[in-house]
Amino acid sequence: MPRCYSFELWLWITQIERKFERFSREEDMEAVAGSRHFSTLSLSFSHNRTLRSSSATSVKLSSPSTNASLSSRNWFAKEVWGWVNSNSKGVAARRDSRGVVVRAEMFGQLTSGLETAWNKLKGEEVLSKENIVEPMRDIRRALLEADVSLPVVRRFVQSVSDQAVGVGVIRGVRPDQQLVKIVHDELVQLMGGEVSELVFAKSGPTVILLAGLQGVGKTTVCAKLANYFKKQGKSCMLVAGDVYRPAAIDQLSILGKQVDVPVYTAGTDVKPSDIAKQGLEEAKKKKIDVVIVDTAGRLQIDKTMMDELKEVKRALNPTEVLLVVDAMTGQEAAALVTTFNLEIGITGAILTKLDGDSRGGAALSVKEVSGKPIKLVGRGERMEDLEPFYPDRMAGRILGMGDVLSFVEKAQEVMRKEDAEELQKKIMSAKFDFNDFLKQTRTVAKMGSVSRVIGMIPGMGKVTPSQIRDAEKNLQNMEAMIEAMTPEEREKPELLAESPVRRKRVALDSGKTEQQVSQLVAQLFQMRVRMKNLMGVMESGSLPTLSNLEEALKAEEKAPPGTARRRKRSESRSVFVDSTSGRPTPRGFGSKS
Ligand SMILES: Nc1nc2c(ncn2[C@@H]2O[C@H](COP(=O)(O)OP(=O)(O)OP(=O)(O)O)[C@@H](O)[C@H]2O)c(=O)[nH]1
Repeated sequence: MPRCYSFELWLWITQIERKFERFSREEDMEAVAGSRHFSTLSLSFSHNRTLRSSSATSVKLSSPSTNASLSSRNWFAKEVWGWVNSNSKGVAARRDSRGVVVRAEMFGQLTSGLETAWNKLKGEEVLSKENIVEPMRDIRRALLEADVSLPVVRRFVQSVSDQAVGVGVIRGVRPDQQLVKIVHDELVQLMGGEVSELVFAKSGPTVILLAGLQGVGKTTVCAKLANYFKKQGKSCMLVAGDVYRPAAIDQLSILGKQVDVPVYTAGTDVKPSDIAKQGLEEAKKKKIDVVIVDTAGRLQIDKTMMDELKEVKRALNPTEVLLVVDAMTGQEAAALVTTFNLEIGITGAILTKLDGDSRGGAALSVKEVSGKPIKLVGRGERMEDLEPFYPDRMAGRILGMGDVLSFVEKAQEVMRKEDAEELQKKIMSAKFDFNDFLKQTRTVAKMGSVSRVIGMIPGMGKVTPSQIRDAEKNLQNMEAMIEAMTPEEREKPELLAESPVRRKRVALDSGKTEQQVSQLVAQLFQMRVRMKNLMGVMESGSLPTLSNLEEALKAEEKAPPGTARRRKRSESRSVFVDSTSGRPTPRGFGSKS
């Protein structure tokens, strides 16, 4: 992984954020994101990279009624699309040792399965009953392999086929793109269409009762939810109602401390329904806005569990009853939601572990099978890793388009505007130092794991899991070396560039080699030049691409052993001359230290 990876990411985030800021009203942004216009543009990118000039045609075709009022929004969509377009070099996949297609993205197998379907339509003039037979077979296969339930697949395929045959010729839009669009819209419908918001009580505390089988992530979700509400300015209280696993009470108390919300516990000798009642009373006294009640899980559904849940539900009269299900269980999750709904009556589901090796069956089947919406999704073990379930964004991800909106929202959560502006000044004057480097690396890290951040970026499917692991390791190594530098060295990287003794000391203190330290220093100077150039491009109004990141990844993979060092040395020398313009090149840097 190129060492400047997170820096480029940072710059890209900053720039995208600024584009968003220009839409002063939030509704504007949502309108852009939600407009068919945007989705057509997004759809176009991965399937026709030469469509850039004809994008306006497809906009008109897809949103005739809104076209006139969208001029400023069009600009935004075009900007994003331009970026997306320049980064998309087709949906990437690699094969593992058994020849199985592997991707870095979520639902990778489903995405490549669907791509096989579009590819069958390349060269066709129009969608017809005959030429969609094969692609529809591929779509069916892809969905079944993703563990979507059979009746759902049948209905889906039928509906897509009907629409595909009736669509006719649309000027400027190829048949494969038309099919992608139909599948996209159908996927959105399948997953519930609109985002299903959590309901809040009109008076008194909002009570959320969580249920689910053992190990699905209930206790973790309790704390994640509290964290989520806290960010919205609501006060929360957790109630430990799992009396069968004493460790669950401790776990909830620890997580409660972590997110800084009170936890009501009454040990394991009190009935769960009584604990729930007492907890609710306590919350009312403290004027808490949201009470979240954890309950016991079982390995499988049994009568005792259901009876107990019914009792707790009666005692609480909750605003929301949410079933927590594990995305890895595929269509089984949908069956569970149905059963729990019939037995106790639920208001929706929370799908956890979407960051794992989920094939997509759960996300695609829950609403259609049970009639109950997925309200939130968990994408990791950290407290921040819980977000609303947006069917359209999920469809975008399944089709390999990334999820720009979630990416920007995450960035906005972790980034301080002043920091970004300060950093930009430093970049423009080629003055950013190791402190800035550390700061921005940590900011990007706050958005989630590297794989998660990359998964949200369209066209980044080329980055394989092993490259991501390498990147994470590299970032750790860099942090260790920077931490071993003195404050003065961090501020003035020239000191290290000029002194082999200093580099040797940093290497010793950080447990890395002198060569690694030299490389890091060289990279900082390289970055100064590259980032300054990049800022120049961005100032002129266009968004930077991350394609050079992918190129660098490929180059690094292909470089024969022993060449990297030599290449880096010569690069670092030339970079020094550029970046320090006027200042003498530090002698001996990169040579024997
Ligand atoms: N990767 C990932 N792990 C998760 C997610 N949510 C929960 N986990 C992990 O799943 C494991 C089980 O989570 P718990 O919250 O203890 O599950 P539970 O449903 O309360 O389990 P019981 O109390 O035994 O019923 C923990 O290691 C969590 O960190 C998620 O969204 N992604």
